[in-house]
Amino acid sequence: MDPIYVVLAVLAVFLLLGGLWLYTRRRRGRLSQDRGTPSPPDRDTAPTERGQEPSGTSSGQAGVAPPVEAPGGPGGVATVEAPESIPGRMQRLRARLAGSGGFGRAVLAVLSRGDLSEEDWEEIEDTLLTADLGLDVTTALMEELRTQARVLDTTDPQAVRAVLRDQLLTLVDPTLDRSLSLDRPIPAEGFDTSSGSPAAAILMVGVNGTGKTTTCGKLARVLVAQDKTVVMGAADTFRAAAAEQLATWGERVGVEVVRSQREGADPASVAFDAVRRAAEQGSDVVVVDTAGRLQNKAGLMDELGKIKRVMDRAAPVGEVLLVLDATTGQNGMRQAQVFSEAVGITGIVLTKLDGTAKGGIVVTVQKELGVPVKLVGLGEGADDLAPFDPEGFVDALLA
Ligand SMILES: Nc1nc2c(ncn2[C@@H]2O[C@H](COP(=O)(O)OP(=O)(O)OP(=O)(O)O)[C@@H](O)[C@H]2O)c(=O)[nH]1
Repeated sequence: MDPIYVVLAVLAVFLLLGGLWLYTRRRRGRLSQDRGTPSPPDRDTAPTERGQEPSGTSSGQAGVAPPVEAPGGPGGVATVEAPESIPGRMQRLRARLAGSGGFGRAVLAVLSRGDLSEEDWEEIEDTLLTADLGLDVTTALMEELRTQARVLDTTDPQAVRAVLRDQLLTLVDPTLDRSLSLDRPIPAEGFDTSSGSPAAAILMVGVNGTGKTTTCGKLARVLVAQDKTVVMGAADTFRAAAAEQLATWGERVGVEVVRSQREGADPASVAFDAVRRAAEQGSDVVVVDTAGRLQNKAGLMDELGKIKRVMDRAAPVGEVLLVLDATTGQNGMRQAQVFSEAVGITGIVLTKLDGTAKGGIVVTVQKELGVPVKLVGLGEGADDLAPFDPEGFVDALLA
């Protein structure tokens, strides 16, 4: 055979085999895509899509459950929890408050006996005093109840309940403005706004162990659920673990935490860094945690005063929230007075109401300090903080 025909035949066989090989490769690729196996281009685009998810520090959308980049932790991925909605949270808290045994129920039980003896009235008085209503409030309330009992048929449980509910609600005072001041403030003169306008500032104060750090975390979570962007400042530099605790909250909630790496750093400077960071980020709110203990009380008050003054240099601090442990009763009241004189508080956060039947502290603290209870803590859980709702509170006391 002519050698040219041999070469052509060999070439034809090669071409045929090559074509067959290409056909099988393409077919296999299509099949694997149909079965959902990611093809190489899919893998390339995945990180870009993840990068477009809201970052924990800036968007903080309610209901965002998928893992996002851990704020402040380059490369670290934290799972940001989705906070409970405000109505759901309040309903659950109300049920818990009712479950912890309000003093109203005990008073109601005695009042409903009808034809009350002096002993019955004493029992009511004791209950009110034990509930931390204080002597003045208790005396006034007793007088009012005795008057009402004379005109009412106290064996009618509904009528008695209505009278007591009315009295308690008046004491708790539903007319007080309990909203948090979260409007963007007017920058202070001299504050450089070229890199951003200051955020609404919340300063958390109170003695150690009352729940300040926990409340900062829970509050950030509430704000995130309201679509606010938040930065937290760990100005409790007295206790190293406090900054760590706040950083953990930050990761859970998807909020950046500004802290000093140096133990015993100047808390006022950490607070100002947090304020500046929030301005740079264009955040809505900056929440600053402070220490509750120093070598002496005067030192602590000086420090808190300085923190507030330094924060005011960016814009006036909108809220100074005093965190009070509801279980500490009258002792807590004395502490409250000292803080109030040092930093001028704008609202009270009453924590650990779940662990006490002494709800009367709400009335006493408002009366003594002249500022409303704005938030209540009813447990150690992340969603156990809610706006204080006077009607819900009184109903829970009587439930
Ligand atoms: N039962 C209950 N426990 C609470 C509540 N709020 C805070 N706690 C707990 O109280 C303890 C103290 O809370 P922290 O937030 O560390 O208190 P702190 O005021 O920051 O303390 P210092 O940093 O020492 O000043 C923690 O175990 C919290 O879980 C609440 O509403 N109910």
